[in-house]
Amino acid sequence: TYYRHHRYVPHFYRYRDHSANTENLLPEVANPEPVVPQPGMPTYPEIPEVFHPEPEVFHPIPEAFHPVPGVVHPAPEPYQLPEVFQPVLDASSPVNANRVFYGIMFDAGSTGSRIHIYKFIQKDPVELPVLDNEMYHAVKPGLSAYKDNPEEGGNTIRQLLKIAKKTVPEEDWKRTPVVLKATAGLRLLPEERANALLKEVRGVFDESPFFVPNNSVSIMNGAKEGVLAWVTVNFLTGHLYSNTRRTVGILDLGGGSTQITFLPKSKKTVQSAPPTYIAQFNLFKNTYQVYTHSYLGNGLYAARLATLGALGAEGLDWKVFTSSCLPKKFREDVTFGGTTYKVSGIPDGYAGYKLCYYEVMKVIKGIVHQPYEVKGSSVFYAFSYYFDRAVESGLIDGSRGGAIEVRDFKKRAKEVCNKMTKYRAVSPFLCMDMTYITCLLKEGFGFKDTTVLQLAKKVNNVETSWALGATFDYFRNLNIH
Ligand SMILES: Nc1ccn([C@@H]2O[C@H](COP(=O)(O)OP(=O)(O)O)[C@@H](O)[C@H]2O)c(=O)n1
Repeated sequence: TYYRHHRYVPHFYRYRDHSANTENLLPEVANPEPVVPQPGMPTYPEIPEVFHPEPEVFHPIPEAFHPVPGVVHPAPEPYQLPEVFQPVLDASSPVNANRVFYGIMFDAGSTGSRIHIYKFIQKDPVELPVLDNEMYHAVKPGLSAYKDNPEEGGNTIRQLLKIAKKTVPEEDWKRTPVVLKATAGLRLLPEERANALLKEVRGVFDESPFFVPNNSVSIMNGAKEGVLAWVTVNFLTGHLYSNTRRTVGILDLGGGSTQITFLPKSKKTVQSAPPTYIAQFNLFKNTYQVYTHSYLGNGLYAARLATLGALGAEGLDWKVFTSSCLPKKFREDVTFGGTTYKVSGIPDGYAGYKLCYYEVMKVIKGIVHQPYEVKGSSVFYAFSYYFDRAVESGLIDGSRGGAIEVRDFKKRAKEVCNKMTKYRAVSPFLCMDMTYITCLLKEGFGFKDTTVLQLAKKVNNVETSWALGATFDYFRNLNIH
């Protein structure tokens, strides 16, 4: 059970100082798509134009910026949030005096389904709403594990919706939108299987008392997944409110896919990127042009299978897939996306970091594009399996997260692989996973050994996930293209 509950003390000011915009406010778009009203569509507090910060001038990317390879870059700031961001438990919440509205976002991931229930407060009709808190709960496995039994899959969503009924007051149910977005798990399924699952979920939503918008159940495309996670992290870290245009990049390692998104400082990054890797969107009166890509099949679980040569090997249930990344005497059945595979170490062969690196390299080399700029000094927030494996291998503390360098992953991967028996109890896959992460960061994206990664499961008590960005997208329409 993962319950997250926190409260921000809202801090209001009528005339917004551009540089002091440090609250968790619902971002605004410069040119929202006209909303086509649906019959019975609830209305949300109107956000008057006049109280938005002055639009920032979109500075063209400076031509002269060329990160110097080999320079030791200063460690990033610890990202202490300004005081108004600090969650404070407030028993005498002034909620009753305010207009409160909720948004329910389901993340149907390849390894689990999660519900995020966000509560926003509209203190005053002329103020921007504030994100008050998030309720979060997760179940395993993900929807794709029910590809042969969609009804059961629908039941997992029905169970999660019960939490929403307990969290959102009954009088708000009818105007609270419920949205589900599926990621790599469903992208990897044959279309008709994925559609059967989506249809089932839609049925569950329709029988619920919540507001079901058009297209409320869908598979999200990878580019959007990356952009929305970038929005979440930069919103929670306060970067969307500063006028410096300084932002942080994000690295998300899911079970089925992996995303990299950052705001390029160098024109060369944009020019040398495949055109589909550049996304433009409006947010909070700014236009952002980010580098983003989602690699389907390069999530951690899919990469395990690819390393073993088992990805997509349905019908080969007699076959045992082996790898030198696994302990020699290890043998087990593993299930991903509803398919079970027999895997084992190489009993009379070799195991260890070097051989393992060679194996995982095949899953990365020639697949992952190296953005020009990652050799520079950008700060990247890394979460999902980057975070989980850093905790499991002892690189960081699970309750606090922390900043590490790319070479720390490499050093620990070597240690884990060369002492497999010691780490076996943590996970027999730890060597493979750590080696894959090292290889993805270094050989895939091209990060330097000294690049600093800020590992975080939550930022300011809110899950680092695309789900918050997707909720903003729903309320405000980011207009990504
Ligand atoms: N809100 C969330 C969502 C995912 N995750 C983690 O993200 C990882 C896998 O993400 P996923 O199952 O959504 O994978 P994809 O479908 O994106 O490939 C797991 O380690 C989850 O625990 C998280 O920590 N918090």
